[in-house]
Amino acid sequence: SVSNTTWDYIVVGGGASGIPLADKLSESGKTVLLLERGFASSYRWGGKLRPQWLEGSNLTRFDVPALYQYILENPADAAAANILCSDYVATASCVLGGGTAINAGLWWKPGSADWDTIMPIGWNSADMRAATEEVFARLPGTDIPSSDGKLYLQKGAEILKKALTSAEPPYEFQKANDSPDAKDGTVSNAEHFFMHGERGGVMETFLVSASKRANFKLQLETTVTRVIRQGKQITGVEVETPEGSGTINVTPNTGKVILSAGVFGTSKILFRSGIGPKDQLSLLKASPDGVNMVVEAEWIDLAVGHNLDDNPSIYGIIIALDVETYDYVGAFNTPVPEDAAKYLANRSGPLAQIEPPLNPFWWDIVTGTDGIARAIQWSAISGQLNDTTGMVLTASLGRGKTSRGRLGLSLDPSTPLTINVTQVPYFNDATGADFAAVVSSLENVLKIARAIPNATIVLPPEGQDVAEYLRADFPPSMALNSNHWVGSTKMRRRCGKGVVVDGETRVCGVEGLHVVDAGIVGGVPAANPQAVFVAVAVRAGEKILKLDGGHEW
Ligand SMILES: Cc1cc2nc3c(=O)[nH]c(=O)nc-3n(C[C@H](O)[C@H](O)[C@H](O)COP(=O)(O)OP(=O)(O)OC[C@H]3O[C@@H](n4cnc5c(N)ncnc54)[C@H](O)[C@@H]3O)c2cc1C
Repeated sequence: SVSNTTWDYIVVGGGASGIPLADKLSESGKTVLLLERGFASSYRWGGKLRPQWLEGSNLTRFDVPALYQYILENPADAAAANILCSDYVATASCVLGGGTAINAGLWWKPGSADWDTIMPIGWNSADMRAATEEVFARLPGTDIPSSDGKLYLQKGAEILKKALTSAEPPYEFQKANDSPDAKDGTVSNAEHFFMHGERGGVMETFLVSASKRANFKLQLETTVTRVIRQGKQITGVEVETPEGSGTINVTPNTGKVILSAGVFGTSKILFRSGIGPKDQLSLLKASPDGVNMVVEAEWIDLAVGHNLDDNPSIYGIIIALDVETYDYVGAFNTPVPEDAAKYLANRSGPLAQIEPPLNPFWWDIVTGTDGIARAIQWSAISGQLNDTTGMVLTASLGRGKTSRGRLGLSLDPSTPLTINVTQVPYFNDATGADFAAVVSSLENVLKIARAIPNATIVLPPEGQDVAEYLRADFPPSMALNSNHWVGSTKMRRRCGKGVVVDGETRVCGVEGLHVVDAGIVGGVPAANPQAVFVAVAVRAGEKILKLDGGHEW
């Protein structure tokens, strides 16, 4: 054992879900160990990675919103620095904070229809109200990230907002988090979880409160390889640390392990623990990693990896237009001196914002021939376009989409154990209504874009049918992914065919094992999803404590 202490709760993964969950569990006074495979990201937690110009400040590359884009533009660099998880085909962060350490910070309050569409009984809007309000009271977010109260580089956004609000029928301008249910024919500025001009998020709120409790411990650079069980009873986790490998145990009989390692990380741990579909477990058994697996008689056959969902993002409309440009990628190492000074002095200016100005956001609902209402989120970035300037308008199909995919192990035996997307969850629904919804919304927005004065439509090509254009230029593939993976550990009120966890987040057929992360959310919401995961984690924490008789909520 690498630790003689036993724990009431071991939470695996310090990301969007694991941090608020660990905080909630630790409120009870029970002992909570949060294990995170990565290193400290934010300066507050001991993070060190930063470009020269941040030396001497209390900031790392993760804390400055504008530096987010650099990671995406230089994925090889980010992987080499062990920021991105090297063992998934998808982009995900393997440092403290998980996705929240590196993402765009978009922070949308979920609407009732989100809960009622994508979550099972027991997790619908009425059930989720208190948790959602608690999360937004602690982490309200902002639509003006810069501390001086100004938005920067908004020329394109203003032109587009004007076009949308004067279209026929007009989109209504709203602050989206003031009316989370109104995501149909509405336009908003981006809402972020940023705080006081820095990244903020769950690391600056829930992790701070958890860390003040003596019964809570955060342990970094500790990878959980598998859960250990005697038959169906979980006894602890097997870990790898820089000092070596070993086990950490839960309190005998009553202690629990909760997997919050994200869609890819949790599935990998489950597979390695002999929990998953037989085809995947057999593949694993045949791989070099298989020597450590439990014997086949102890495998637990669950549909881990099925029901995978994510938004297909279509960078479908490109407009040449006179807008400002800003070199956010160059700003990583050599920011504009006045902007760096402004940011360092009082966290204001363009470096408090993310990447090319990302505004506005707007939503359409399209009801398909199958009678299902599908939400399409649009966003726009402005900046340099080859030899001119302009805007890229992106459509992202969300709540209501019915296409689903699957994740599984990489079939290539020569590579390390990699979690792959074996079927992408895009445009494979039987009726074709997912695709038709995007076509319809794109036709509508294209009409609006065409009416913008002094704008030239670069894409779609003049005269080409929109459906043909989308089919040819955006075929279903990983290139459409939005990094919003959900659904791979399907939750239903009761265990049964296709179900991985029950409505109390317990892994079916196992004692003392839960999953609480994006994997238990059944589909993508109308907007970027992370606030859903944080609220689900808070609610899950309450449910787990209640099961253990610790608290009545
Ligand atoms: C580039 C990018 C941009 C995004 N932008 C946005 C956005 O603006 N708004 C939004 O709503 N969503 C955004 N997302 C999505 C959002 O960040 C994720 O959906 C969310 O973080 C998922 O939450 P999670 O708790 O399931 O997993 P994660 O946040 O990924 O957390 C999982 C944690 O578990 C750790 N872990 C994994 N395996 C192990 C193991 N074996 N042992 C120990 N620890 C382990 C990981 O290191 C990680 O810290 C973005 C994602 C990416 C990648």
